[in-house]
Amino acid sequence: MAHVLSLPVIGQDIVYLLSIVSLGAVLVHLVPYIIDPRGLRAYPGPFFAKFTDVWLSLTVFSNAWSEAVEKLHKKHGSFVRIGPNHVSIADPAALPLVYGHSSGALKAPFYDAFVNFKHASIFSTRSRADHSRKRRIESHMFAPKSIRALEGTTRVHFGKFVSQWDTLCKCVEGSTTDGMMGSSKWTVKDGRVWFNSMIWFSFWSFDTISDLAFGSPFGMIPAAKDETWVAKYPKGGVETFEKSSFEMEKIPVISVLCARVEVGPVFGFLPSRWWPLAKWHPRIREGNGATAKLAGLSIASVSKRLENPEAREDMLQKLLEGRDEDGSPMSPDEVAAESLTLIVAGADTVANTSCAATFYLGRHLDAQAKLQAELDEALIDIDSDVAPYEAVKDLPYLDAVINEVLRLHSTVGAGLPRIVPEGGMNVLGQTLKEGTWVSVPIYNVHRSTELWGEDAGDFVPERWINMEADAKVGMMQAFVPFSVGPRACIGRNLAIMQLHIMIATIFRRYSFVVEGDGPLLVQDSLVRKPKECIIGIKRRAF
Ligand code: HEM
Repeated sequence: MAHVLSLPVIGQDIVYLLSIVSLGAVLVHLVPYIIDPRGLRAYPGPFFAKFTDVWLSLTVFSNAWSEAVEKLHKKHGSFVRIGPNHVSIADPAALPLVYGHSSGALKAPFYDAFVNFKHASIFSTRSRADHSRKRRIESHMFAPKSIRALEGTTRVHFGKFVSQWDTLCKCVEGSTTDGMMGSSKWTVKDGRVWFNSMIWFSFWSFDTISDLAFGSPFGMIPAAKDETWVAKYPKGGVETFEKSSFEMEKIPVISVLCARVEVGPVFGFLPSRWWPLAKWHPRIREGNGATAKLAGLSIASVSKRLENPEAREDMLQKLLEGRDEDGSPMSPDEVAAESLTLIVAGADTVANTSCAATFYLGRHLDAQAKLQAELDEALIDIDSDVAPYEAVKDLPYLDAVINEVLRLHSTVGAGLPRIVPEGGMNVLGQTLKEGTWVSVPIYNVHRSTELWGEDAGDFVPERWINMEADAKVGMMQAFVPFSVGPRACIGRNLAIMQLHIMIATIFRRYSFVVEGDGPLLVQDSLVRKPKECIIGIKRRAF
């Protein structure tokens, strides 16, 4: 104390100020904990999570979201407090209660962090009425019949994809043992060509979805490069799509999207008073900068498409033709928001799942051989480099492989936060009060040993074939890669078609092995994105 008193007056002021700020910060977190307005004190969880959402935000920032929550549930059981006002429930019986049509729980303010335009998108809107309106306009784009009509367009990109991989396979015959194809580094070893498959699945899925949504692909497969032209996002939102009103720039769209996807959930949980501090971190700054770049991507793609009067009936056309109940069309800003969502939600998820499939099948050569035997038989009379969907859509082992990859990898593995509605909610005997955030972590539910057995953490496609009828009911209820209820994935039919064609095509054509024996390292955020997956491939004789 004597030391403080001896400070110059200005120094004392700073000490007092810091003491008051520290006291204030402690009280802001301590008082709600003591008052406990929602009765959450009894739930176990990490110490800091009881006082502040910074704990969850930092967990997400350190790329450990799904796995960290899984560890907590293993330690504490089904109910864990992962924020001062957030309860995670690792029990499949909670899924319909939290996400189902009659749940009444809406998306939590977490989703505000994913709004890129003045308008929220079908994914980020929290309003029930706004969501129903958008879903009504967009649902026919994704109906099974509409999706089947898109197969012809998607086949072009599968064709370009295998043509590039065929070229890579020919490197084995040359005298050079390493090189680059665009930005993809390859090496030759043990009669195979080795490269990172993740970037190739991204090139393919971005080209496909941009072609489906905007009538022209970004052109990443032929260039083997993560690069496309975007508009510089105009301050104040999008009023028009006239190309002449925008300045254009070239960006690595996959990396930009990755940076954005990484910071979105961090801000989704971080209390706003921490935002100015968080923005000093280089990764956060990069992710924030990505928001405007992605918005520019959507604007550029829409304006390019609108310049083409001959364009075929694509998804964008359906968005432009969509009308409210009073007959009004979507504004340019809203169309831009929806088109960007199609790209963000539709490209990365399918690419990540395809990459995970090559990882697991490249590791489990017995499963790969079974799949190849099934594909050889089913495609024996097909004279095409790309498997037709009709020929592969009902193959039992292929279905089992796809389900097992979706289960084990859990492309979206996080607990998607919802808010308990007015009147509260009773979940498995626990009463949660109105306003509490609640989530059911998909990754946990997909790996529960009670449901899936002791080998829940292993890749076993046979579990989908040898299922007992009783066990099947429970397993299907706990299998939710696309979530459930009114906010479940609208693109599921497209994703399933893409995955069937991709996995059938490449596993018929090539033999795969995966480098090393470590696990698949992922950026474990809202989407679980493999960081890289080095594979060695060679052409099969068939
Ligand atoms: C393997 C691939 C995919 C997986 C695992 C997946 C998973 C999911 C999940 C779990 C949700 C719920 C998100 C939440 O509640 O926060 C979701 C929503 C959504 N997905 Fe997918 N998805 C995939 C592919 C696609 C594709 C191909 C598209 C479209 C081109 C798409 C478009 C959307 C949209 C627009 C939403 C928001 C729906 C709404 O709120 O009404 N997804 N997806």
